[in-house]
Amino acid sequence: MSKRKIDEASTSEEEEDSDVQLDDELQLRLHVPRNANLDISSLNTGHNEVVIEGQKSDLISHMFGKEDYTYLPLKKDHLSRPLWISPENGHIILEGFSPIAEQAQDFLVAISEPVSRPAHIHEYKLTPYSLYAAVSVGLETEDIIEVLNRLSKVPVPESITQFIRQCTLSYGKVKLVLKHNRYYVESSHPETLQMLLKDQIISSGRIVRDDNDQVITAPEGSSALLVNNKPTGKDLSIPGIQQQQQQQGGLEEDNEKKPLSLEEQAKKQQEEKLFGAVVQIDKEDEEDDLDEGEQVHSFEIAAEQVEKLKNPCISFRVSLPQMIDRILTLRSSKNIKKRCNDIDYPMLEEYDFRNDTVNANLEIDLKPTTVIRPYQEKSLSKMFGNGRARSGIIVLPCGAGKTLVGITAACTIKKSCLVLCTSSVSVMQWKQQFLQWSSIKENQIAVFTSDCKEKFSGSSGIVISTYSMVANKRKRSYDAQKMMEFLESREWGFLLLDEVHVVPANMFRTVVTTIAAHAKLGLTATLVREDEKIDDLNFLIGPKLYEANWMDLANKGHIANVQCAEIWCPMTPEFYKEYLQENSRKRTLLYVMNPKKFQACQYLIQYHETRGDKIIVFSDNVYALVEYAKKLGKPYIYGGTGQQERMRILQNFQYNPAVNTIFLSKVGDTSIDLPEATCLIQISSHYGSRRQEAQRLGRILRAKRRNDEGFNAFFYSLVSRDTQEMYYSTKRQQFLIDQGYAFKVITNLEGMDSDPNLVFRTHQEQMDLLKGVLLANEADLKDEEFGTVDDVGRITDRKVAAKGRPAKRSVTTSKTLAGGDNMAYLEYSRNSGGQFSSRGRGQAGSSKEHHAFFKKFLGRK
Ligand SMILES: Nc1ncnc2c1ncn2[C@@H]1O[C@H](COP(=O)(O)OP(=O)(O)OP(=O)(O)O)[C@@H](O)[C@H]1O
Repeated sequence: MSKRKIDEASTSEEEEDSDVQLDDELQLRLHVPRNANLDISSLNTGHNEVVIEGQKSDLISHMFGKEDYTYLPLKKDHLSRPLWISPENGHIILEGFSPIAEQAQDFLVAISEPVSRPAHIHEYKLTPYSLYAAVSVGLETEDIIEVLNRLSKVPVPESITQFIRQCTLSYGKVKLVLKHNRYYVESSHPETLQMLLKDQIISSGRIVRDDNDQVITAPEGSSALLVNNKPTGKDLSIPGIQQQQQQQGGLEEDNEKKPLSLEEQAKKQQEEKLFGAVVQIDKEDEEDDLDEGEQVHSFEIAAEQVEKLKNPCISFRVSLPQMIDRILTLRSSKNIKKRCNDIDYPMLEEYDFRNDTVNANLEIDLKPTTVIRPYQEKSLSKMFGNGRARSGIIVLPCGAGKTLVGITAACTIKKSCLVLCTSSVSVMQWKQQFLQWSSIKENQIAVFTSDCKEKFSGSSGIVISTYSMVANKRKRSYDAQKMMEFLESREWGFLLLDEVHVVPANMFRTVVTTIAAHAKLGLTATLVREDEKIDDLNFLIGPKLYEANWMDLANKGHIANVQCAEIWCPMTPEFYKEYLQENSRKRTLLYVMNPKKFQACQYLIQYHETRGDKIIVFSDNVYALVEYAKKLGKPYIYGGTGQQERMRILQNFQYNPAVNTIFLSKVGDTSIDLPEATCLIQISSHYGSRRQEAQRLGRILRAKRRNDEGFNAFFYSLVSRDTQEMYYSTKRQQFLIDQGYAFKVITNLEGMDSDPNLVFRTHQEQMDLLKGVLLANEADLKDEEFGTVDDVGRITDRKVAAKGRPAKRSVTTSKTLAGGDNMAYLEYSRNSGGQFSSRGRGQAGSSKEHHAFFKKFLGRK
């Protein structure tokens, strides 16, 4: 009988009897003298210790320390409930193997942040932002607590319910809505609006109209409210999608929605039944709710010119009186927004695009042949859940089709749309994808890059540009200036922001404050940054609306299954000796140029080429890139490779069966439209950047063969043993590990040593290589400086260096790596001290990461 069970026995609701008999096993485990007089009342009151009269007999609790949560009794039917919530820090542990895990996961993704989702046990955490996001997609405080309680094995701790209440009390209660071209502050809680109207700044921005719709000055402190009896609706459909379903008879044609076999149907029903039994969601009740609708109260604020964030003076066609009007308008709506933030009632922004009659409609729809996938639909339903467009961020894995999600959103809103991407290559890809998936006419879609400055014809259209073009503060060319005036002088129905995690916050701020857009959607695969800038995104764009699970999409064949491995290459004694003596830059080159790594790279290329794979080798260091590629006789592309040469190499890689491997520098990360590959090898990478690692993995996730029986894509990182590179490698992998990828550590590529074709086999060759490395000049030692700033990597490194916590690995062996025979490998395991945990988790227990509430709570404890 475990200690938890003891507590359960002693604290279950039915059995509040303190006269509990301890059986022999229990006596033994507690080391309690049989005749000892036990006071177990402490178990019921949340104390962790079993107190024995006159002495503290606590031979187990010390093992759990602060983590002894036995004061939370297990529910009787805990086996069918899949989660547990830590009262200390709001982390939620979910049994990934539970029959209702999928449904529970949907709920958890809506209310919390996924921390780690490997195969069997998932970890989430409740944060103020995640709860803000939950409220913004329409979840109510009590519903969140109720469903958590039903899913939880133990009663939801009081600290957590308090936290949820505190975070959701004011969030999401107030919306800023553009309706019929007027701005309204809207809420279904009249008392909240009354409270806001008592605020002088807010009430001074209010507009009150008479019966003839003429503005009369708002009386100071007035609390008269407009009552809008029309339900804001809980129209759960996405307009664009509904249309498409009608056109095509639903989404069933998608390969995931193949008719289910009888067995599968029965299983699904069983799961739904079980979920229903646990969560007790009564569908009929839900429908009742929908029909009933809710009463929405609102008051109008000054915004007749429908002008929010942009600088009213920039526009060149505005007359002086208009400009003054705009300035006043802007000031009041900005003031009100800011004021609401200041008093902890942040306004959610929603765009009632169907009632916007000022901005011209854009003729755009999805093509009848376009079928969006279920997870794409799900993510969009979070954006358009109530028939308006909510601003926020959608997180989908690389290669999962974020572009189509953005395009579908644009087709739903049907207003002018500005798309911002990270590079001019992406700009061209977006344009091509708009033309491929939607009915947009070519003359309605324009691009704005350094090479091309187009405007669309007519009153509405799409412009695709880069962040740097729009946020550029330096002097612009005449054409660029005119184009900026065009962008800034008009109102955009929709601002689509690609790769939002990459953009520095100040650039972002410039963009969102100079472009007037009603709805903003950020897209990303990796919402990871180790600076505070992720938090900025919440308020600059909106909350995270949806985050998909990588493993789920891989299991359903939407992205490829990937085998990840880290190959440990021993340094030769000569290289290692130099490594220990040299400065840090040269050290980097030494561990990248290690002859054993060279050989491993060659061996893997040979191995995968014979399997019919297409291989990309990544090296951030250009010196190494060129040396490797030349020595192994493979084509390579780096920043200095001309456009024609790039195209020639990429075309060959794609279509020529004789060219199966290419070497790429950092340019491959963002600035090249890469053809499909099935195997990726990294020989040098950007320090500890988790984002770069995930992005590179993304290159092979879209492999077309992904649905072939037993198909795997391969992702290798080659690291030189006992060097700093191992440390960075571990750090880089953390994001992917948290998505459920298992990195195998291969210490020995069997058969490699006996391969007579390997390069640098002789001592002399190795010494010549070393000589070359030692003679390399300063420029050769640097990674290629290219493309967007990778602040994730840089900041990671700083923090990592400061912390200096080494990763631990434990050894196991196995014969094959998913078809790769003759390889011996090790596997990572998390050690008990949590040393191999992510930064987030690693610090989870420290007060540093605690929300103010938890700090308070912990302090009290
Ligand atoms: N619903 C769909 N039906 C068919 N193909 C799709 C669908 N959604 C996406 N794809 C295809 O999947 C591939 C990946 O899409 P896309 O480039 O938009 O992914 P992404 O999420 O933007 O990836 P990355 O983050 O790497 O840029 C593309 O070839 C795209 O055409």
